[in-house]
Amino acid sequence: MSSRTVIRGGLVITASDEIHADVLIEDGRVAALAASGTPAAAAWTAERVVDATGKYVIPGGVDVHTHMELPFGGTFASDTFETGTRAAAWGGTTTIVDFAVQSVGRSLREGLDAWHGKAEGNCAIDYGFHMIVSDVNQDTLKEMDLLVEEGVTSFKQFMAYPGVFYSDDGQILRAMQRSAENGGLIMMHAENGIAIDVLVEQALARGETDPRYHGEVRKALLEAEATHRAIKLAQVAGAPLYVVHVSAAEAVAELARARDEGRHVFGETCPQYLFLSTDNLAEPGFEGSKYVCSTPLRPKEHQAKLWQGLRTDDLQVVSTDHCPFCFVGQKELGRGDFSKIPNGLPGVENRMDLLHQAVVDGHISRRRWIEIACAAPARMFGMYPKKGTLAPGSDADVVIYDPHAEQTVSAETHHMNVDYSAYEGRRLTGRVETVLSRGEPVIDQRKFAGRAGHGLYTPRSTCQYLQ
Ligand SMILES: NC(=O)NCCC(=O)O
Ligand SMILES: [Zn+2]
Ligand SMILES: [Zn+2]
Repeated sequence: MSSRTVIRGGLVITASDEIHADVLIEDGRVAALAASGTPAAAAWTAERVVDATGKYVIPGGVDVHTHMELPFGGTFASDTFETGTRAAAWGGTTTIVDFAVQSVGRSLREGLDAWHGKAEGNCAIDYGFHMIVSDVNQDTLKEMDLLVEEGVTSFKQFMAYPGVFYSDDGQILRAMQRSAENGGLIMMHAENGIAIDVLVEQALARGETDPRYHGEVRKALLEAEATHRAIKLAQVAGAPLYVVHVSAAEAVAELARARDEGRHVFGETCPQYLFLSTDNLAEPGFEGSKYVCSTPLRPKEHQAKLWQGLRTDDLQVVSTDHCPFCFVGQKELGRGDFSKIPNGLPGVENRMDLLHQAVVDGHISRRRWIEIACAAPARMFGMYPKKGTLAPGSDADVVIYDPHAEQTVSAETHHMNVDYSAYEGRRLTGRVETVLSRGEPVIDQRKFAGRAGHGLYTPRSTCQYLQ
C-alpha cells in the first residue's frame, strides 16, 4: 500500500536552489516538488500533511566521519550505534558513514563484520561504512577490491598513532596504488606521528603533562608536512586523496596548491576546528581534556583560513569526527599524562546547527551550508542523489528546520551519550523541528518518533567527483 506525505509552504534549500515549494513524498522517496500555491501542488493529497510555513525544508545531513563504539586508548567511544544515531537525528543528520576497524594481524572482513554486528538493528537512521586499514599486506590489498565491489569504497589510513593504526609510507603507497586500480578513495589522517611521539616524550620529560600540551606537540607544521607527503604519495600512485579532519591553515594551503595543480585532492574539516581553539585546551584544571582530539584544536587564527577554504572549495566537506569519551572515567585516564587522554570530541548532534550559525554569522551562504553538510559528502562517498539532496527519486530524508528558534547547547539537554558538551552554553539561532528518514518521522515536532532498527545499511558507489 502506498503512503504519501506532503510538506507544504517551506523554503526548500538544496546545494543548488532555494525555492518556496511543496514536497510530495511517496513510499519513502521524494516523488515531486512544485512551487507552493500552484494548482499542481494544491492538487496533491496525502495521509500526512506537514506545515512548513516559515521554515526551511532541507535534505537530511550526511555525516561521513563518525566513530560509534571506537576502541581507543584502552576504552570505547561512549555512543553506541543506537544512542549515536538517535542523537544524530535530533541534530538533523539522517545518514552517517562510520569507520569499521581492521585490527593488526586480522582481516578487513573480520573488522567489517564486527562493525555490521554492532550497527545492524540498532540504528535510527541510515548508515554506511568506511574501512580503517591498520595492516597493509598482500591479503589486505586483495580484500580492498572486494570491499569496493560490495559498497565499502573508502579506506582510512593513519600517518599518526605509531603502534596502533599507523601505516608507514610504503604501506600507504601500496594502498594508494591499489585504490588507483579499484576506484576506492584513501582517507588520510595526516599528521607525522613518528615526530609527534618524540615531542610527546620530550614534553612529558619536562613535566608538561596538562591537556594543553597535546595541542603544542601536535604541531601545525607536522600536519602540513604529512598532508604534503600524502598528496605526493597519491600523485606517485595516480590515486585520488581525501584528507580528514584538517585543522591547520598550513594544511589547507597544501590542499589548495594541489587542487590548483589540478590534482584529485579533497579536504574535510570539522566544527570543532571552526568554533573551538587552543583556548579551550588551556581551560583550567583538567577541563582542557574535553577538547583533546587529533588533529588538535589550533590557535583561533587558523579558523579564518578554514572558513575561506570552505568558501573557495579548497575544503569540500564538514563532518564531525564524532568520537565521544565521557569526562568522568574516560578523559580522566589522562590525568597527569596528556598522551593518555582518549582522543575525540562529541558533535554528531551539533553539526547542522553550528553550520547554520555560520550562515547567520555570514561565513557561508545557505546553499553552501547544504553543500558542505549534505550534498558534497554524499557525492564524495557515492550516495548522491539518493542522499544529500531533495529531488524526485531521492530518499525522503528531510529536515524541517526553524531558522528563527533560539537554543542554548548543553549536556543537560543533548542526546549524545556523553557527560559534557564541547559547546556548553553556546547560544545558537536555528533548530531542527522535524526529521523524516525515508519518509518516516524520526523527530516529530521535537519529539523522538523513530526506532532502533529503522536505519538501513547503505552500500556506496565510488567517489562521484571522479566518475
Ligand atoms: N580524531 C580523534 O581525535 N579521534 C578519532 C580517531 C581519528 O579520527 O583519528
Ligand atoms: Zn583521524
Ligand atoms: Zn576520526
